[in-house]
Amino acid sequence: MLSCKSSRPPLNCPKVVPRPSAEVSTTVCGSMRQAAVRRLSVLAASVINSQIASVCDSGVRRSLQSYAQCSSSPGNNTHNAVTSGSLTSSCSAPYEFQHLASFGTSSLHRDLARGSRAQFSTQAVSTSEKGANMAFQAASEPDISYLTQKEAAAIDEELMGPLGFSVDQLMELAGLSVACAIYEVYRPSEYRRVLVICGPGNNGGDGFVCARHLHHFGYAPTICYPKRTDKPLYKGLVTQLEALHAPFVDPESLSLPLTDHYDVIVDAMFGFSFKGIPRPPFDKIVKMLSVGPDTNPAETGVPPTVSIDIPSGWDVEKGDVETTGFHPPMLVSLTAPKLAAKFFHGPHHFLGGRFVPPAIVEKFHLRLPPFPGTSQCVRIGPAVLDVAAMRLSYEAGALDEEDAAKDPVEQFSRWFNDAVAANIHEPNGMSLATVSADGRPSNRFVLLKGYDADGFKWYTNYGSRKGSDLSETGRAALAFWWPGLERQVRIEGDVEKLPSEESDAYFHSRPKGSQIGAAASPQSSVVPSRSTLEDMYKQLEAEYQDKELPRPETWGGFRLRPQRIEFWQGRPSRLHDRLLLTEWASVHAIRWRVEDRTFGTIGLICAYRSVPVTCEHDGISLRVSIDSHQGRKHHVLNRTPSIFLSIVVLIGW
Ligand SMILES: NC(=O)C1=CN([C@@H]2O[C@H](COP(=O)(O)OP(=O)(O)OC[C@H]3O[C@@H](n4cnc5c(N)ncnc54)[C@H](OP(=O)(O)O)[C@@H]3O)[C@@H](O)[C@H]2O)[C@@H](O)CC1
Ligand SMILES: [K+]
Repeated sequence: MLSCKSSRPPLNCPKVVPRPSAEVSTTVCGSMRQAAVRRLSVLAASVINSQIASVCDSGVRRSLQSYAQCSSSPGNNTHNAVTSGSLTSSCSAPYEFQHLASFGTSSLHRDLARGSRAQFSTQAVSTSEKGANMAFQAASEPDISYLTQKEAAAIDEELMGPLGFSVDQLMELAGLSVACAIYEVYRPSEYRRVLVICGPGNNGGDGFVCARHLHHFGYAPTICYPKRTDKPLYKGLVTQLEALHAPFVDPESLSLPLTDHYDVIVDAMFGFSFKGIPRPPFDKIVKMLSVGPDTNPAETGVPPTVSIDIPSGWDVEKGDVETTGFHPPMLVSLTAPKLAAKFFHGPHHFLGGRFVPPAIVEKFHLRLPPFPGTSQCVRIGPAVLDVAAMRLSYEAGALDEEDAAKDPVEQFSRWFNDAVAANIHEPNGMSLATVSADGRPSNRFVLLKGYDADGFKWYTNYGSRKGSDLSETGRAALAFWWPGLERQVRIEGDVEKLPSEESDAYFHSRPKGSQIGAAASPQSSVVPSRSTLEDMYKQLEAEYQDKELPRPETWGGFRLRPQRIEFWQGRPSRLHDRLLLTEWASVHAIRWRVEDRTFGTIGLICAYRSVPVTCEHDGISLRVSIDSHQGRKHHVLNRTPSIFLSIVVLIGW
């Protein structure tokens, strides 16, 4: 029996949909797989931590931990190197274990592999949840310092005094970081209506700035500002929000259930200057919001609340000493967490305010986690790993056969350019799946280095595992994942080595350091130590200081000539768009045809279950008409008889 007991359920409990019987076998496999995946992820976290600890100094360790924690892009090489290395080391059979040293070209990978070897025996016996969870906590909790109320005020003065910052400048960055953190947890697709409650001080100012950015991120903010001030900075912030048509509401108009009008609340009432107990009208508001972090908004009528810097009403150093009972699920600490944050046990704790200069860090002995990339916020405190609850609604676009290019390479080119324009991290990162002659598949990320009508190219060490797989079988599959665009491209085909002139040309276009690295690195073989590699590097560097380094014969390019290309665009409710193009040879030329233009299987089942579907077939093609919320859509599927039959069976189910 399904129930609606999640901590953040939709406002109206959805109708219980019976699980399709056709999914039974998948579900059984799924639960086994989930259990395995759960073990894999906790073990991986444990190994990441210990491996990193064993090979890196503390600075690198912190960066890597934070990077592994914060990065979700499959194209992110460091993340993948660390994660994939750990997964294999902790969970695979000894056969896999022997191949640990083959993870990558960099020496760091080798060191990690060596670390995992030492780790393996320990891991093999410590698979209990407890041990794994402890390991995960250790990996997640950065070494961080907390501020007293006095220190927080002193930093404020220092920043806006000798260090030359203005209050509006800091407030802008602080408010932006809060909006960014909210976007990480509560996406506008589900949490669009935001109530921002602003107090009389700078914490309230952060709330206004946050509300403005939330508007531009796709939310609909409403402001409650009970105690106005005439200061020009605040008047300007109010005017800016009025110009965006953000409604302002009186505190008296707020009543339970707040969930009728709002999906998330931002508490910007008081920050680090708060003292005593909240005075009217804030006392009633704090009382109204006083629910625990794990309560169900549908039951309490209180949407999840995000507190800026400190949960309002809490003592800045001692936490909820007045027992307000206000325990929000999310806190965004600014500059550095205040002592009260030690008493915050909600699932989402972030640090924002990416403006702290080294002078402040030194003077106040701050220990802060690094912000990843260009991010304005960083998660601190252990992340909540409810993997089963991790899902996004895909709403970035649609893929219509009519709009797609007839030539798949042209279509790939369009999407690749979109990925570049969308600033996707390493848009040319692609997973390369190979299989050995005895049928063992393996997968890793590499960089696409060119594509045209003849195929997709990359370069590697011919002696690596992928290199030998490709030489043995001549087949591979590529997959690109562009998260911001919610798009995936899968390409399958035959693989051949590039002509040596082409590999030469690319090799010599690389930076000299990379050339030497390729020549010095005997990939997929165990090296005695890092210094062996470094010595080899130095030797080659000296030898070829003034002359061209010849391309090693063991290094070069591959080209995959595509036979099947599938373009996948995520859509809401898992009714994804897929366009599969397969190659067929006519008398005159290789041509491409649309093989399939349909939803994913589950999507088709859902479509069948929830909306009218009609089918007509003539033995060659199947015309499926589906009423979706965007109108009636027709899909023509050209199939081989067996697949065609299974689709008819599926529709008839
Ligand atoms: N680097 C930084 O440091 C940065 C800090 N920033 C932000 O500034 C925040 C600190 O701002 P802040 O100093 O203006 O004080 P804040 O906490 O907003 O409230 C003070 C107001 O609350 C009131 N009040 C107090 N007690 C009360 C009670 N019991 N009951 C009712 N009211 C009470 C008091 O009113 P009064 O007593 O004057 O009537 C006063 O007006 C900080 O937390 C962070 O968010 C960022 O913007 C930029 C970078
Ligand atoms: K607050």
